[in-house]
Amino acid sequence: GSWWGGVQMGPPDPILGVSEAFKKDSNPKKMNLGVGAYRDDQGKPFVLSCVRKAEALISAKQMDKEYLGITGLADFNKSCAKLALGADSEVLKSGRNITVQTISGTGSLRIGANFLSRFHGGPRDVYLPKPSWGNHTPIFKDAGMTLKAYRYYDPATCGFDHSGALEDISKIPEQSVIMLHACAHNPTGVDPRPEQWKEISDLVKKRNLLVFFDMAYQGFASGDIDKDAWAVRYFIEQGHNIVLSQSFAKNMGLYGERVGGFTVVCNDAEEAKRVESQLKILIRPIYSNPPMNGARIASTILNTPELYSVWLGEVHGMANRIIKMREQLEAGLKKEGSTRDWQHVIDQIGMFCFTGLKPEQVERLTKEFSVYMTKDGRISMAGVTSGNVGYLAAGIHAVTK
Ligand SMILES: Cc1ncc(COP(=O)(O)O)c(CN[C@](O)(C(=O)O)[C@@H](O)C(=O)O)c1O
Repeated sequence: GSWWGGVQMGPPDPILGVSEAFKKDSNPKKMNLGVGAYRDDQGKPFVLSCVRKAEALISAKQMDKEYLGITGLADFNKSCAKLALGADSEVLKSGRNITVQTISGTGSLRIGANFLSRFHGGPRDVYLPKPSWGNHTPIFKDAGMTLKAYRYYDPATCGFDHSGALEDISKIPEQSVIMLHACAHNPTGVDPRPEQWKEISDLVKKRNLLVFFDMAYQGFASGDIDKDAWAVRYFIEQGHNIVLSQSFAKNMGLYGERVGGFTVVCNDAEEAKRVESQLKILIRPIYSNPPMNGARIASTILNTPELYSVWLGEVHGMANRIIKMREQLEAGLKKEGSTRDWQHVIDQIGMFCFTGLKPEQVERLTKEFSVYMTKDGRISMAGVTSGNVGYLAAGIHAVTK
């Protein structure tokens, strides 16, 4: 028989599979609110002008195509860490972080998961918020870690379950790993307020937990780079030696260029050197060294003052368009005569709105209105435009009245 007769047909990815179904739908009014990829108000993918300008600068240099080092483009790594930690970061000044270029955020999370699996001396349990980004689970599971959860989202309020989170975190065994979304929580769009972050930090310190921050949306949530990194910087100031994954997929629109970084905050520069040496040993047999193109684009933007300020304006603009769509969707639902409370559509932040729709309502919205979204009721607000927000409001009202 065949080598692979035993290979079963697996299910489509819960998020990426939505786009596949969307493409097959012939309804001209169809809407893809599945994958978290930004679209402009004409519903078109958006390449930032600072990216195009950086590409022109790079191609003019006629650089070679030699291998990067295992840890990637050094200038990118430095500016990636500086963007997250802040220019005046004590960690950067003392050189006690190690930051390596990764294959976007997913690659960063996976390198991080493999590093924890190999070197973390504590329990193998990684506590994810409930719910979390779907891909977190297989990333850590395939790296040999076990997944646990702490309460995070409150379906009753469509908001943050602060007391539930604190209660669960207070029971997490010491030295376990806790995953925190730095901003724009996926899939709920619900972020702790600063004073709630402070309580979480105190409790995490008391429980002596290892913090894994996932920051895939810096600047894309509020439109402000520093505001979106506030929790990461606060935890570090409070003495947490965190590990951090970053992605430039959304905030620079570098989705397919796969640009990301993985940072370990160590006790001192000597420890950072030891960690770096083991990260290189871990990465070398996986993909040896990362692709240069996307990292050169991101590094050029971050290190060329006029491109950096263009970028700040463009990421602010993307965040603003999403915020406007939230307001128009909530207003549209009111106009449709919905008597439900849709305040959470406005209160939530970042790429996603956790609508609160039940799976059967999601099913109807897809069948009757060709609106595609994930079964958990998450919609990517980036797929909403001033041209289709009214249609979306009518559809949501029809399935929720
Ligand atoms: C919290 C979080 N962390 C990491 C990533 C990884 O992103 P990348 O590897 O492209 O840098 C995503 C992207 N999640 C999605 O936006 C989403 O949830 O739709 C989408 O890109 C995905 O791959 O699922 C994310 O939402």
